[in-house]
Amino acid sequence: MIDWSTEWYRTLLWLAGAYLLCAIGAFVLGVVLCRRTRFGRQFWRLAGPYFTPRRGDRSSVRPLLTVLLLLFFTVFGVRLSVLASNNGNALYTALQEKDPPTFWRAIAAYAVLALIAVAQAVVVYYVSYLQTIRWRQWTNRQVVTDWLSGTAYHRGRFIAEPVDNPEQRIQADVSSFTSDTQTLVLGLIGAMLTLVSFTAILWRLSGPVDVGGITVPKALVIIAYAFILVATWFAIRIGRPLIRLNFLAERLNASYRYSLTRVRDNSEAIALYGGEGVEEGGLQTRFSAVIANQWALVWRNLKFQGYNVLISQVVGIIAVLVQAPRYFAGQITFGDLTQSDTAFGNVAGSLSFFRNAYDDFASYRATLDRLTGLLDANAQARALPVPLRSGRSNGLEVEGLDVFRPGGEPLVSRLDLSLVPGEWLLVRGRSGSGKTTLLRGLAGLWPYVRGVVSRPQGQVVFCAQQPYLPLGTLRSAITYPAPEDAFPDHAVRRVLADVQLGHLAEHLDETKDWMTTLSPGERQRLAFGRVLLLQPDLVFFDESTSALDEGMEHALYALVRERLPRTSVVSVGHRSSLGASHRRELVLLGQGAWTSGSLVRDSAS
Ligand SMILES: Nc1ncnc2c1ncn2[C@@H]1O[C@H](COP(=O)(O)OP(=O)(O)OP(=O)(O)O)[C@@H](O)[C@H]1O
Repeated sequence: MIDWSTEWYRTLLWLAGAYLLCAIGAFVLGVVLCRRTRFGRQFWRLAGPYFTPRRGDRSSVRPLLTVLLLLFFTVFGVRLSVLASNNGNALYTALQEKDPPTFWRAIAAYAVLALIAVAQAVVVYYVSYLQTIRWRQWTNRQVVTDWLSGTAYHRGRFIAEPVDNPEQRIQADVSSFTSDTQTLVLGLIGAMLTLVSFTAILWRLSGPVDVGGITVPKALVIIAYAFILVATWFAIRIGRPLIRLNFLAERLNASYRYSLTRVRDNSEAIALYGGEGVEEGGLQTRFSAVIANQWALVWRNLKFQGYNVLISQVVGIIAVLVQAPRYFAGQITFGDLTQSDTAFGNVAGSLSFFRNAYDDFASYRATLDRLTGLLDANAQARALPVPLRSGRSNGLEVEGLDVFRPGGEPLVSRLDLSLVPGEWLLVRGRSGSGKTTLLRGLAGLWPYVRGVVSRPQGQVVFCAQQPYLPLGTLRSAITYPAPEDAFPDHAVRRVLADVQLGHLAEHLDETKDWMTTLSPGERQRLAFGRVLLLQPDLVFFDESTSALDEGMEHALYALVRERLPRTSVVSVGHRSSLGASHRRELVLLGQGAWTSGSLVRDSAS
């Protein structure tokens, strides 16, 4: 029977000792792993700044304190199960000895321990989710910011080995990184502590057993470890292919999901071509790969789970089998017998943690690889060449600019150009001569460039042929990339009317997929409205009036010239009517050659 008058004190001492040991052990092991192993360094790269307290920022201590709190609950949980196991021993021994007072005391202790265990489970659940959610928020912010900075999200496609599915890495991997780290680390500490505590109990309960004429001392402990180690070895062999299959499942599902998204995003074009047959074929091929892998998973899991069930059946009886002769010989009590069973189960459970952790750890390392791979790709994308910038410029200055195709063939060679504020340039050339690529180079998006480009300090706006409209209200679409409340309501309405979209004024605060709702011509007019609102110092129009008639094109350009007299404009377009709106032209002749000249006579006409 547990003597509760002294047990609480012993428990406190045990908690203090075990907690200190675990905290110091985890710290030392953590430092060694973070320095010496690849996965440790990857972990620290992702999580280090979150867990390192910063001077003068009291809230930065919170993550570390929460980890220490969770560690305490883990240690506390192990102590609770040890106490429950000892109390169970007393309870069954009291039953055997028909000792009601001891039995009822054990029942009372059971009730108190159960209540504490429930409270502990609820608090641990809350604190661990609190930590996981906060950590996920922080990591998500870091990864998204890194992906967006220096236009890595776009230029990433030009690096030697572009990463696949960045959206999955950000959405799914960040989440599993934070939750798996917690499960693995606390699980490992809990399993080790359980192993030590319950091995001590097994040690106390076990005695010598004769096996084929040989006396095995402390037989239960030796049999427990031998059995579980052999069982674990087989389980690893049977379960190993699951790691690769699970990894493949994620990749194949992501690819299938992406192909479905493509159909949705391009629904109109597919419907107009009547391309459903081809699309369905493609979707079925991808889906078949998902199913083939799923069957492979089912067959492998069938073996793995069948084996696990077999092992747990054996674990459920082995301790009783080994201890029964000693119980019948009166060497141990009934309580000792049942406690042997639960202690054996605990030792087996904590050892099986290492077996499961082996699989979990493999997918955890894959998560670390995917996340740090994304950060590396972002860094490589940012390191790709951009045109050099020289000093300040009021208009646009270009010196010795070379623009190439990815294969190295020149599109524009040694381009020198100077536009003063308010000057307009039209870029012409046959299709594929490099007009759009030149604009990309000037914007710093195209990495195959050399030379010097100076742009104004103020805002520069690029208007593409198919203007991008963000998800949200029509107001946010017209003010993009400025926030939707950046301009007074009357200014937004006036601009809408100016670009002949006055009929949309009443829908300004409606949230819709405006990208698919508006016609291409309306989107192009909206883009002109944006320019009028943002009043940039320099605008690039890349075939921005291709969906409009010549009258509308002329009116929009005239509006820009009238409202923004200090804004420099570079337009790309094929239409001869564009010459009337511009004073200078640059003609790309192919293979790097170009000429430039004046269009003043055209504009006078
Ligand atoms: N991401 C890319 N990867 C490889 N080649 C590219 C890429 N983008 C453009 N190119 C190539 O660069 C060349 C120039 O393309 P660009 O779009 O600049 O031509 P353009 O003069 O604007 O043509 P158009 O008048 O038809 O719009 C083309 O041969 C094109 O195939």
